[in-house]
Amino acid sequence: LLPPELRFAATTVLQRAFLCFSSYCYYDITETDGMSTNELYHSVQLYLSRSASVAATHLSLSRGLNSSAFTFGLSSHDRLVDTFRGATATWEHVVTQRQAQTFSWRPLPEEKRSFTLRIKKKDKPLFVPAYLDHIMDTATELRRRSQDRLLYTNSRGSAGGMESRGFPWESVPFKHPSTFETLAMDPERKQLIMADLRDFAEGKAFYEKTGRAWKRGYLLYGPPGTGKSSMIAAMANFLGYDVYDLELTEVSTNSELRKLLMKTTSKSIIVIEDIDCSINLTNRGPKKSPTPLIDPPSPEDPNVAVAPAAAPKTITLSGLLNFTDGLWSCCGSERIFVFTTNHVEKLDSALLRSGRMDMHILMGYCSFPALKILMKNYLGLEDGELDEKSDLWAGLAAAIDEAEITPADVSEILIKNRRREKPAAAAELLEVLKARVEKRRKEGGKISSGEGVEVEEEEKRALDSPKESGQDTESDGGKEVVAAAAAL
Ligand SMILES: Nc1ncnc2c1ncn2[C@@H]1O[C@H](COP(=O)(O)OP(=O)(O)OP(=O)(O)O)[C@@H](O)[C@H]1O
Repeated sequence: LLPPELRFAATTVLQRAFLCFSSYCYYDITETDGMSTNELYHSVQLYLSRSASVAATHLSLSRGLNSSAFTFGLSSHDRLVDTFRGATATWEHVVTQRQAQTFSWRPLPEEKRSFTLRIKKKDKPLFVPAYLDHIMDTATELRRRSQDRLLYTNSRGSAGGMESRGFPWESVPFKHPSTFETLAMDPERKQLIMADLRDFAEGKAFYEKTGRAWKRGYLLYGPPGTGKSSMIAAMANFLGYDVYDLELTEVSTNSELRKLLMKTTSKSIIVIEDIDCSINLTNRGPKKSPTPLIDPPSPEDPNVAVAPAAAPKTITLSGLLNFTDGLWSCCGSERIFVFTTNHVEKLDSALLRSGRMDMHILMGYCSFPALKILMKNYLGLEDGELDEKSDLWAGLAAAIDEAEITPADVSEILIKNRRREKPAAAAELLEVLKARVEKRRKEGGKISSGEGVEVEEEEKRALDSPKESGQDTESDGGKEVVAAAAAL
């Protein structure tokens, strides 16, 4: 019977009176904030979807573009109780019909959605803003986890050429299936690497406290086909990071390199594969390098007439070191740099010193524990399935080290035999290993890979011990590699 204005005024007065005497306070988080979207609303929605899936009976479901995960949402007037630092927060999802006469420049959804947070007045200092920060952080993490990750690459001249489009990287969904479980490597070494990655990802407070940039460098070295790329994919899948595959030969200047770095996101792995082949990286010192210490003028600089085609390749080792280590390397956080090489002995010690490449990981020939993982991957052979006292098993264990075969070659043999009975497939592998051992003995240490790649015994020794192979004995990096490999 009351006119709407009076009804509104009466409700407001009653609500205020109620709030004055209530021991609770309420926060409304609406979907839109004036004309713009309220990011907090979407973060709360995602945050609550974690517990909504088990607690509520009537749920809305959604799946975003590029996402492989479903998100649960609360239906109208559904409530959910959450706890934060021992205190209780009650959430209610409120959906009301928007009044027809509401005017807006852009079409608004017919429903008006909001979350109402109810907390005890005494808990207010505890919740605001810490609880809201916690919600935002959790939602960001959930969003990242549910979103399919991306593999970025810089194509020819992208840092300059694509600049007009504002983004120097091109991306595709990252779908590499390699994980630490499928990676053929000694389990203890794998555990070490996983623990290191976990420490890094959870180390925000540590890096802040110690004043270190939140980044870490890994050098993967070893012959071709030993799983360096597979390791990078396993790292990315383990941490849920995007991968930036940096093609160094496509970058002309140090400033281009910096631009590329600035356009990478946090929580990413920046990879430079085959770093020894990418560029001459021993041109750091003044004697060796006639390269100017400053970048040449940029072709985009209107004051300098430089033909872009004539721009020399002037990316230097110091440019690369600044990229990983200098001030610019800190323009994002939580980033991992991975360099790979088949020839660690060719790298400048400056690149290897600790702090730049924190962990040196030797990806070596297939060991017996690694072989067991490959047999599980390709033949489905579980531990204890083959008699460990059998000649077959003992033969594999004895031959694998001397055969010096890469996991890639073992994989090929197992793929070819995967439809056979497991003992028959293992016996076939043993035959191949024995033949390789025989051949190696005859050839006096030459190791032939299945794809016709030949790795000299000398070269192999160089990977294990750079000093022995006549590498610059002053190279601290070389010693570190040996020490790190021994530690692993
Ligand atoms: N350690 C490993 N664990 C599991 N699979 C492996 C391993 N090493 C090699 N492979 C298999 O061999 C193939 C080639 O491996 P990968 O590309 O990772 O080697 P790489 O060391 O990066 O080689 P390159 O130096 O030539 O780039 C992969 O498809 C993978 O299936």
